[in-house]
Amino acid sequence: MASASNNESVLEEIRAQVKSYHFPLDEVPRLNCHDPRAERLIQNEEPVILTDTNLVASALQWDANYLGEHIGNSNYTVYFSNTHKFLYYDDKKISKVPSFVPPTRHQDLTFQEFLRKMNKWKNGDPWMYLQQSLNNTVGPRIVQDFTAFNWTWVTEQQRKNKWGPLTSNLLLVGMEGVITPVHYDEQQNFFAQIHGYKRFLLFEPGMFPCLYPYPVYHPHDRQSQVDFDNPDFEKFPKLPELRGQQAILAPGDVLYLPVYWWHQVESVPERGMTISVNFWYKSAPTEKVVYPLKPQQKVAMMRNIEKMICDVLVNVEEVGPLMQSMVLGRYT
Ligand SMILES: CCC[C@@H](CC(=O)O)C(=O)C(=O)O
Ligand SMILES: [Zn+2]
Repeated sequence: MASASNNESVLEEIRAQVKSYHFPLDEVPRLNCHDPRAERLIQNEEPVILTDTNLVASALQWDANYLGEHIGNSNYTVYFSNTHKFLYYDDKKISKVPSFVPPTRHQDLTFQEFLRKMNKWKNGDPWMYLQQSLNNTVGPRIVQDFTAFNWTWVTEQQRKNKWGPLTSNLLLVGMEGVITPVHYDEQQNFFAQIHGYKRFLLFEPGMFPCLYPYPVYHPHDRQSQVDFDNPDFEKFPKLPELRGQQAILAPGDVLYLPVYWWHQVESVPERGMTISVNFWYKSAPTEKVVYPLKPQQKVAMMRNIEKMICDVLVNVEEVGPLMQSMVLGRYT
């Protein structure tokens, strides 16, 4: 297990190596999970890098070969992209946008087939990203490692913060350099880094107006329309107001990624393949509405209003014009 100082020097190297963007980035606090400040950040639904959780200590020996040997021979969803970016899309919403062209394709492969493709990958081949919920088809050694996760700690967090049930643990195995572009999720997330290094860009829910998500009916619902590598300041005039935070995760680190927080995730280039497992929890129900509303509550409200209008109008082409006529000259 790398020493703390060794970890810190690698993290410093990576901070100097990673790409900078048009917006400023503060560092997400990195705290021992027993530090009361860490607890306070989680209660306030703010991101924090937690060290010493031992959440996935039993998996720190996972690498490509170990997983290839022990994970079993069931199928895993492997995404392919012609670029290093893997923009998520919802299959079930494609019917609403006939012109939609999926930016990635996916195939079911055994882990061993995935590894074979990885080992013979050459420039010009599609990039690959394995993303699959861990389930009971994994081999006995992986069951043993999974059972040995620090469930006591994470379940105590779930209880203290009144979260709902754990919905899934997604296994993520990415080539170095792959990027999941900026989006938000509707679940609480403890993101555990197991092998390799990942860099998160994080933006609070109140940055919604600067990140221009696709319409709720669109296959790219919850994803930003903004390409950080080629920002269109004409089309997205509030982009200059964007402010974010950065979190670089080393093996063993756990990032608390609060619900509705925007994030872009990169497998740090030239640092090898990455292995991560996330822990997605249903968020706590809103006990009682306290004013002023929190930004994430406003995002949830906007989503509900948009969904209702789409259901009533059916023809999604009418949604924009109707919402415009609601506000233009009356509220704006
Ligand atoms: C499909 C989920 C991917 C993950 C980001 C990443 O590790 O590439 C993420 O966005 C999350 O855990 O919420
Ligand atoms: Zn996400």
